Amino acid sequence: MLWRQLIGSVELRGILSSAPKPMRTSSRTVALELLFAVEFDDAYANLLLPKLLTASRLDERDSALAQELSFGTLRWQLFYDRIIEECAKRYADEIDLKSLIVLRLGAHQLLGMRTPAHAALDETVELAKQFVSRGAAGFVNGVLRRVSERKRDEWLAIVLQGLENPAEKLAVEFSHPIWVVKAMQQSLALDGRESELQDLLLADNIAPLVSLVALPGLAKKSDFEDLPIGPASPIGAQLDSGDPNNLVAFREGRIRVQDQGSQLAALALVEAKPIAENERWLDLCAGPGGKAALLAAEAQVNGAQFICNEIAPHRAKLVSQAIAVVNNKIQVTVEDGRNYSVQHGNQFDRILLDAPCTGLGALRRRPESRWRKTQADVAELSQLQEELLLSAWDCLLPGGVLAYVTCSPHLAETNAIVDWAKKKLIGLELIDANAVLAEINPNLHLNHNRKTAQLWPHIHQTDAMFIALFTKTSG
Ligand SMILES: C[S@@+](CC[C@H](N)C(=O)[O-])C[C@H]1O[C@@H](n2cnc3c(N)ncnc32)[C@H](O)[C@@H]1O
Repeated sequence: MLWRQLIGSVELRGILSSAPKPMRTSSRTVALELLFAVEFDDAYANLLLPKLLTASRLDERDSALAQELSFGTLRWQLFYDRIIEECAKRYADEIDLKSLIVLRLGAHQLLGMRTPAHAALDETVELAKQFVSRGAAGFVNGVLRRVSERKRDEWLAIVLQGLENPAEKLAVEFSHPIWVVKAMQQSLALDGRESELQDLLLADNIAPLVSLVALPGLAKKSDFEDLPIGPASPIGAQLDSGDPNNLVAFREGRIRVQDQGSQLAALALVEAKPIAENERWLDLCAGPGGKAALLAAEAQVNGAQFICNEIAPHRAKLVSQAIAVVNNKIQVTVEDGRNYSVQHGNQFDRILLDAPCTGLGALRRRPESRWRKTQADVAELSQLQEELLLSAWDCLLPGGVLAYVTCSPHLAETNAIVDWAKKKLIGLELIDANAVLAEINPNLHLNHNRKTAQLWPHIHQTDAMFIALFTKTSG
């Protein structure tokens, strides 16, 4: 199967051996290939799908359909599993995994898309026959027929019956792990936004528009000619539809695909205080280089020297590629950021620490990630975040600015790290990140009762980025 070649997969537990004659490549076969790869090979859906689509040669419409089929199925997995359990009269983990994946795909067509029931049933049963077994096809047919007997709302009422715990109800209704629902709730509460929990969970289940950034100093005014600027970043725009590859400026690297929360995070570091002559800037955890490209452009415009670092060699290469169009002389070091201050202590005026995190703020774009992360990851990552922050702090010159950024709103990765830093790091002062962001875009709805900034998909149409800005008052 195509995706195995594409991702150089290892032995696949015989997963596809039962396919007698390959089906014609269609949106559904591509979607199923992706779902199998995510489940059995830990593939990242957002990275593998473009490769599968290129290889499949589906046209634009069918490609969009393949994306909706696969990403929607992944996002709504928990909700569909509860419905499938009702119809199959057994728990999801008692169903053969390949059949379960095909059933989820069928349920999404029946309940999450406007696919006519007969097409959803026939095509999904055929997939089961081809990619699982004849026996599985009979089972899939029986279960999906039952699924098709009720509308989504009716199923929702049924699967919520008997659930007392409000967080569990939301977990099922909006298809998120319960611990993620609780983490989002706590973080929203800090901004007095508890009542927006459902809006946030729903936003996680809606595919974001393609967000673009115009690199300062490189992009021309005409590059965004037909696109309205914003909504969150003054150098961003969104594509309603279509492929950014159709834009010359994109092909030439002047505009890039980048979430606007990420743009704001990089801009906040640049705008936190006036730029002096010959500043030195560092991006400590730069891979794959999205924010590094923007910072490289800003450094170029402002006469600053810029260095990137990344621990993973293959991601360091991506950083080099991302910044090459801006300035191919920028140094990219490959070091453990936790030890960076040993060689580079007291050297930088501005540092971005875009820390490795759970990524719970980017669930819209990474549809499977909510099922992969665990609470144990949070504990491990927050330890790493503290260690990186300690090292970054030692790299910072007195008077310098450090942006601590996560693509997660989980309080253990955000405010708890800031509280730790306030106690631990000598000479640390918080710069009001919301005031800085308001200067960048006065129309952002920010919480000015706090000094750290939390962006939200349902409000800002960005990933849920967290931004804290520190300055060092003494050596
Ligand atoms: C959130 S990502 C950075 C995203 C990047 N700023 C961008 O906008 O494209 C975090 C990066 O930190 C890297 N990383 C993890 N542990 C690290 C360490 N100890 N030192 C340096 N980099 C590390 C990861 O490999 C990952 O590429």
